[in-house]
Amino acid sequence: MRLGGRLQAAIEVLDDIETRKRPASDALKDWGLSHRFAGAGDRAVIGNIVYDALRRKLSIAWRMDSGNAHDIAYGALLSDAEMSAESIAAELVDDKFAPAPLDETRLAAWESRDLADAPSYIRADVPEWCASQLEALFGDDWVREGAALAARPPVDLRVNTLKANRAKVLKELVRAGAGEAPLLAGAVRVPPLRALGRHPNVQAEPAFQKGWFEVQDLGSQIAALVTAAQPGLQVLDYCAGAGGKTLALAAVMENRGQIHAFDAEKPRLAPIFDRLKRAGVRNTQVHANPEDLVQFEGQMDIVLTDAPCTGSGTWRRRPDAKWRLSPQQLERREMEQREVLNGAKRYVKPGGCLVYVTCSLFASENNLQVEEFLRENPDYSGVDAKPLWHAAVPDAGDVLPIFPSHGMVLSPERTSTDGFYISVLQRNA
Ligand SMILES: C[S@@+](CC[C@H](N)C(=O)[O-])C[C@H]1O[C@@H](n2cnc3c(N)ncnc32)[C@H](O)[C@@H]1O
Repeated sequence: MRLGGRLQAAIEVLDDIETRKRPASDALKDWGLSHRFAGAGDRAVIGNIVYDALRRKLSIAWRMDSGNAHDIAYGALLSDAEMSAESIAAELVDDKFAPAPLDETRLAAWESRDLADAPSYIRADVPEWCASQLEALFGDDWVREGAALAARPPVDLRVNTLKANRAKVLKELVRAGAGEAPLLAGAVRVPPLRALGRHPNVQAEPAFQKGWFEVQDLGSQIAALVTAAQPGLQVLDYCAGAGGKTLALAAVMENRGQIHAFDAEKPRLAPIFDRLKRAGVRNTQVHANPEDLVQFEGQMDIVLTDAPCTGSGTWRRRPDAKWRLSPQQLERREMEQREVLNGAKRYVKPGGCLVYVTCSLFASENNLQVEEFLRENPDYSGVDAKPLWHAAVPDAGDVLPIFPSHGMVLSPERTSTDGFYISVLQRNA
């Protein structure tokens, strides 16, 4: 397919997402199924245009003075795809599958409008109702933080130290564009795509099949380190899901001590068994039944609660979720977070720690949630987050997360990670 056909496909997918309010991945998959002639390269470019357009939906629409799928898809080519109006026009000449060209008035708007004049939520590319949440966490920096959430993300890999080291993984993945990640001495990063490029499918690599690495954002890797899990400890991963953090904990614990991985939704645990096997993890028991946990009450050195959340910290990777999120969903997530914290606290031993993590950048899911927990649970105290950061990320140099009233906030802008909140609460001895 030439660029015209790919652009037309992206417009159709964007239309489908908008009209049926469905996830981008579903709409792209359906398009692929009904256009089987399209190759992997075509799908990658179509996906890039769709995701770029969704990440910057408001700012592109504002500059174009139009928010329809056709115009924001063109806007995506003009921004993240680094094309000029002339180069797009030249590529579309004689392409019978190309969409209608961009209207002159749209192009004139694009060229004359300055985003600096737009309202702040548009510059931040976030739903207007979310502005106050980001402002509560980031203060005056919130627009920059929002805008950074609208940029293309890298692909981060956690080297599985149970089986490999960074040099070994890099040797295998150098052709895929992998290099050393910032912040963590052991981590690997494939930088964000440029223009109409395509990310390698690192999970198809033999090194992945051998369990040498996992795809895991640097922020998530740091969250596992901030728990201060050590070989020999007893750890409960209370919201283990597919096991991303469980695997990271097992590696820092060098397969010694014991991890109990639990999730209230049994089907979510399904992928964990193969992942544990591939990674060579031997110190983890998986529990799908809450009654299994009774024996651990008051026994755990560390209880990790990687709580359900809006995922606002991962909007770079799932920009469609940004526009589907509603205040009602946020309220539901906050309720679930309270349930998780109150369910998990009973397993912490005196002197042990409850670690609360979200991949959200909303104050009400993060430090405000912790403030409420500490008010209601005087047997817990918040642990100062700064020393925890320095201990977990000793090579961070000047890079610092935000330290709100409790815990720490990682973000694309501050720490070049996804957005994460991590807070350690100690049960009084
Ligand atoms: C953010 S996800 C976990 C991701 C996982 N830790 C990882 O690193 O791959 C949150 C998980 O919390 C689980 N969950 C929600 N409510 C829960 C509860 N009350 N008790 C335990 N788990 C719960 C969800 O089923 C979901 O799998």
